[in-house]
Amino acid sequence: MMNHCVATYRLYDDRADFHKKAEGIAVGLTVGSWTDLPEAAKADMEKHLGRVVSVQEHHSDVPGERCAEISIAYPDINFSHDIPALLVTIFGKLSMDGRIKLIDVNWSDEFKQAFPGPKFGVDGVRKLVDVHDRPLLMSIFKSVIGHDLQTLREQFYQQALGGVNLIKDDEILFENPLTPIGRRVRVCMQAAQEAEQRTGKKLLYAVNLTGPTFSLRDQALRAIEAGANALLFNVLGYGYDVLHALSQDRDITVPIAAHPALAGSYYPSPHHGISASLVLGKFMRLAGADLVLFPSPYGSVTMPKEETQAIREALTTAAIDAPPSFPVPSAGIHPGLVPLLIRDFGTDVVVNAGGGVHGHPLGTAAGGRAFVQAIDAVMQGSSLEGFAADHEELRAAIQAWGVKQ
Ligand SMILES: CSCCC(=O)C(=O)COP(=O)(O)O
Repeated sequence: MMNHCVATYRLYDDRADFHKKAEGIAVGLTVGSWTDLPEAAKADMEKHLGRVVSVQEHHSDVPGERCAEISIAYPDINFSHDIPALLVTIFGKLSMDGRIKLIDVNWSDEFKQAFPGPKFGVDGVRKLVDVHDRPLLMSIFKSVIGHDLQTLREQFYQQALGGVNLIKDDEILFENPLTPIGRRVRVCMQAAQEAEQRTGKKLLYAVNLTGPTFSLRDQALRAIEAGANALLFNVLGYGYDVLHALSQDRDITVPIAAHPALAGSYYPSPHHGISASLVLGKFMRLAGADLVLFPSPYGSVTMPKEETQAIREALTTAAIDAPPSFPVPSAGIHPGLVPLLIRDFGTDVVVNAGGGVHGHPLGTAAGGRAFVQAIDAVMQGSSLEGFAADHEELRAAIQAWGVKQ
């Protein structure tokens, strides 16, 4: 029995016969000129030939526009078992050939064997912070460029005092002389210990792994040696294969949070690119991201709710044989959005905020506390407004940003 990976595309064309088009893709992306070969060569090529699995014509929202969803099976023997080879096979040249979007991929068990997925995932991250029954809270460093270590240490300490479970670097903080990664980790982890004595909460610090690809592993190991207990990684700047290499490295013993920077160059068009659920869901989990950030439906940078739900499903579904990755719907999140976040993403979610913590009228630590109180309120079945009556920080946050229904 041959193994295949099946790719599903949405294809737009005003006149074309979609069945013929699908045949053309199945042959064109595998054996090419299969039909013109002599009989003996045809038989040799048979096992490499792509097959059309289905063609379903759909109604398009745009008047006069025709579209179809087509699925093609690609034999595993055609490509090595890595994400670059899979992507180039199923959507290499094809991505440039007219109005076509890659919307789903189902890989074979054989292909999947090379991808154990996240080392920690939801359960592993929960164990590290010792929080098992409620959403986690992450805050983001803000205004970090041009500041020195002492300033960052103080910002870290204030975030930690707010009671967050994770703190992540801003994704635009690269290796720099003022706050080099090793020294940054040391001072921040020292601040984490001091804060833990006051809050009693364990804390992960996801430090940004940056620089040339071939120095990332060394940088990660140095950061871990300095005390880093998590990493942040701009996956799409480097490629999924780099995340895969880092996440499967036995010496990289900490969770990796995947930042979505650049994802908007892939998913938003209905006619081109790759769906959000693949870009920020399936491929991130396959490559081993323990936490994945993506826009929420209601903050500052937004994404349609169905797409955020498709990402959540891809990150967590039991249908994929890998530990689930933590969904982290982000951007413009404030305490007044916590009820919606928990309603739509459940409790296996990380509530993540930068401006919503540091911009709190009573300061950064109060900003963290307002989020903790908002999560407490939802977990106890209270309205935010009711809970805020005797929680000053939440009250101030609601006065500043309101509560979204
Ligand atoms: C588009 S999801 C990435 C969110 C992010 O990295 C970030 O810094 C959000 O900060 P905010 O102040 O909007 O909470």
